[in-house]
Amino acid sequence: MAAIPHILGLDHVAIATPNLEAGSAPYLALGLTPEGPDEEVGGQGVCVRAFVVGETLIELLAPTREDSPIATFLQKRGPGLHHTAYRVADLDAEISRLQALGARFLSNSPSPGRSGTRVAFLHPRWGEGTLIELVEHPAGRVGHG
Ligand SMILES: CC[C@@H](C(=O)O)C(=O)SCCNC(=O)CCNC(=O)[C@H](O)C(C)(C)COP(=O)(O)OP(=O)(O)OC[C@H]1O[C@@H](n2cnc3c(N)ncnc32)[C@H](O)[C@@H]1OP(=O)(O)O
Ligand SMILES: [Co+2]
Repeated sequence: MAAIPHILGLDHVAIATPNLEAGSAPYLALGLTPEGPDEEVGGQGVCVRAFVVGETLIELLAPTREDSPIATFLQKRGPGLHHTAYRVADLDAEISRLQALGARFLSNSPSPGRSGTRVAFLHPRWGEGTLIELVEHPAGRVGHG
């Protein structure tokens, strides 16, 4: 039996923006379509608009409160690339596996993400200058939508 790969695919690329309407302009001009209605993820203090690109998404993230990670990022760095997110089958198993390799997660337990997902973030210093997210979709859901 073939081994299950650790990473199933590139789930999304996230862009921080102060404003979803202004931030959408380049992606609409490229001809991309939002996957569904905007979604607020309260635990992260963000509102998300997701554009479909083949098997992955471009997620625009706008802060909904001043102490959200996106508000802090915008203050320090301005709008732009915020993180890349990789899809995994079993998030708890991946956290344990990577921690055993010395990986530095921002939290020991997953958080709720967009669309019923569970997510966990690796520190940007561990990511050699990029913030990396792991995403587990609800059981049985294979693609976006
Ligand atoms: C939509 C919901 C969900 C989904 O379903 O996909 C999401 O994606 S939510 C996305 C928003 N949530 C998060 O990002 C949660 C995790 N993030 C955090 O906890 C913080 O943002 C952070 C990563 C700990 C950074 O916070 P900060 O206050 O800037 O901490 P530090 O000052 O300690 O920063 C350390 C170091 O890292 C640099 N940095 C910060 N953010 C990024 C980034 N996005 N990409 C690359 N580098 C980043 C920061 O500038 C510091 O650099 P140095 O000063 O050079 O050490
Ligand atoms: Co994300």
